[in-house]
Amino acid sequence: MTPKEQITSLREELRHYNHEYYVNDNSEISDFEFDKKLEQLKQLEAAHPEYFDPSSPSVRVGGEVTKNFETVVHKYRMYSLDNSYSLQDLKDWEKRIKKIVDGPVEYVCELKYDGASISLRYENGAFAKAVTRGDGSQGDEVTTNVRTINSVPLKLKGDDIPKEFEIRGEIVLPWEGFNAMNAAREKEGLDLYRNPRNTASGSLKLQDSAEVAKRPLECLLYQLAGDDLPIVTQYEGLERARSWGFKVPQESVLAKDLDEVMRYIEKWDVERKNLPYETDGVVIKVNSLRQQEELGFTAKAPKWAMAYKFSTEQVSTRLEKITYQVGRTGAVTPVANLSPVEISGTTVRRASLHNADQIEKLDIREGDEVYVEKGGEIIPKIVAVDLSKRPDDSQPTVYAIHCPECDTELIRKEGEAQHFCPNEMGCPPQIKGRIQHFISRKAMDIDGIGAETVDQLVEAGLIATYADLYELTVDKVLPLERMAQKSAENMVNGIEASKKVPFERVLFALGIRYVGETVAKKLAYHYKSMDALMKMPEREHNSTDLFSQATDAATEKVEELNAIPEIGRVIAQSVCDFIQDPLHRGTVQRLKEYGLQMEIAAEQLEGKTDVLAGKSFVISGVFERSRNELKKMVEDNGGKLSSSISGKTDYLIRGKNMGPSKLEKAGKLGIPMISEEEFLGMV
Ligand SMILES: NC(=O)c1ccc[n+]([C@@H]2O[C@H](COP(=O)([O-])OP(=O)(O)OC[C@H]3O[C@@H](n4cnc5c(N)ncnc54)[C@H](O)[C@@H]3O)[C@@H](O)[C@H]2O)c1
Ligand SMILES: [Zn+2]
Repeated sequence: MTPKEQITSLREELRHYNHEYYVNDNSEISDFEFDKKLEQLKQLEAAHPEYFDPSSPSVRVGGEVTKNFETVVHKYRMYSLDNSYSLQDLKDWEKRIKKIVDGPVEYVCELKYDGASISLRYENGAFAKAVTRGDGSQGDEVTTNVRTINSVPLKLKGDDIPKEFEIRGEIVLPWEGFNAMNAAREKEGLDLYRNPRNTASGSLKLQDSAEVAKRPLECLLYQLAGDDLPIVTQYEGLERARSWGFKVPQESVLAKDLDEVMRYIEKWDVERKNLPYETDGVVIKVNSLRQQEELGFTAKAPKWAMAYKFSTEQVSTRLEKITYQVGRTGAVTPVANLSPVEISGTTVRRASLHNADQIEKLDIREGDEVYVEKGGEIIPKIVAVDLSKRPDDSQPTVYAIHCPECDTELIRKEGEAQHFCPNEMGCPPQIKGRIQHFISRKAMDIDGIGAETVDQLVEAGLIATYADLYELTVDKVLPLERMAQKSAENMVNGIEASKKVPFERVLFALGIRYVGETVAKKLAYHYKSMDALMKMPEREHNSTDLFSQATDAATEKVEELNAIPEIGRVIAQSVCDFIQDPLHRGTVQRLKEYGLQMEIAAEQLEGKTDVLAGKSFVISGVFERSRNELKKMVEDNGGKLSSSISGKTDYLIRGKNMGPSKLEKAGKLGIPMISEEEFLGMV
């Protein structure tokens, strides 16, 4: 490859990873590899300035705006940070600074929080807007979601508050909350979230702010931006922001020279392990705002700030064997079984290899000495192979051809990274997974059965599909190990009670690929009954060929589904595949005979749902609609109304001319305030 081709290909590759990372909250490669490639690109570009491109990932902030939210242009640009890895890098930076500014330079050292960048706008002391970093010049407006985060003050306190200003920070998901979310997912048999950063960033982009409110997010602030700020240094800025009620972490310090900066870095490289949230480094900023102004910005980052990245601990060990795991959807994940090794205080025996491409890219083979890293991810990963230690008789890895669970030949659809086991009905993890999904809280919510019981029931041959659950009796399950009379009764009662679960959740419980809660609800309300959904279009046929008649009908059904707002082609195809499959049709028929809800109930059609179940609302102020109308909507959708604000209030629906005492109380208690429109969005 010529240098030009290399540069072009690296730019393309990095743009792709950026898109995955910032828009889809997904990391296809480790940060370590990403940074290595970026560095490689920078070096090539430095050696070949003739190929300079102002849109190269080396000079631009990596994110983008999405179409799901309103796009907002930042009044003050949001930048990324340049990286340093050693004292020498910092000294070089200081040299560049001293060429531009006179006099002594003081620094503020802050921790670098690893989450999603956010800008909060305040007007007249009240929270007005929250916007993501996006591409740096414009971002996504996520106000409603951010409002649900308790540490975001809705009203500021204290004096000297500028009339209008912005404050920058990071939305993070502390470890404790992250682990709790994953524990809950594990119970429901769902895939685990990979790391707190991606989960925090993904949470901001949820369409349902009530869902965001359930997530234990925090907002840590570190930078004021505005035209007339009452401060002359960064450090003052932190103190002021704290006094106004923002959550500004206490760990920041002033350093009068780089030696002090290094001491701060060394201290936190060790102590960061005790912090409640993740940090991936330290940010060093020139303290004086006047000096900051003199220094200015590059296209990508301020010249007055520098990130110092902690190195992630890497150890080398032997890869004993590659095995394969099959998930509930049939997706196959290769797993590296390692010679046990200590990383950051835990013994690591296994690492994820993601997919066949990953193995091929790194040319990972059994018997290799590999470098393992445990960064922000819960599952450690292999970042490189030590080729110098590769045994002479080493053989390239041949990816599994058959399912390790049921021996069916694996398939890989075009454009997909993952292999799949197509034996949906006969592959044990898929059987168990589908049943676990069926009984999970958001689906049929069957009390009295846990993941282990499902395993037991399947292994004992008592059930093979979720429809079989409805044939279970106390007598049948009692012989199972550790099954007491009481728990057997609970189980059977729970199954019986699930027959009342509304149609949209039954539809979700069926486990049709790509049909999540929201899509299930859309389909349920659109078709109103399972029969209508399953009905294949009838048409007049010239052809007597039954096969082509069937494919014609399927094509038409996909069109029909695709025409429903927000139902894309992939979903439409998947639904059509499901309802055409005789096996699935049979199962659905059985469920219907057992008495499950297969149509929208009359009261649901009158606008009654349970989307607000468990939520308590206070309505205050003047609205477009009458208050009674709003109240009825809360109740019709399963919410509770209360006349006064308390710690138990989940939302305050805020109208015009609302009384100041209620406002203050809600602000103090950190109760999310939503507008009439935002409320309508929830129902
Ligand atoms: N694995 C992948 O596919 C992939 C893809 C793209 C980016 N990345 C990773 O993302 C990083 C690049 O992301 P980036 O452009 O967001 O830059 P960055 O994370 O290196 O640093 C800039 C950001 O740091 C944050 N920050 C945290 N604490 C701060 C503080 N006290 N003061 C100021 N800012 C603070 C801000 O949000 C700021 O935007 C790299 O480490 C890269 O490895 C990975
Ligand atoms: Zn299988």
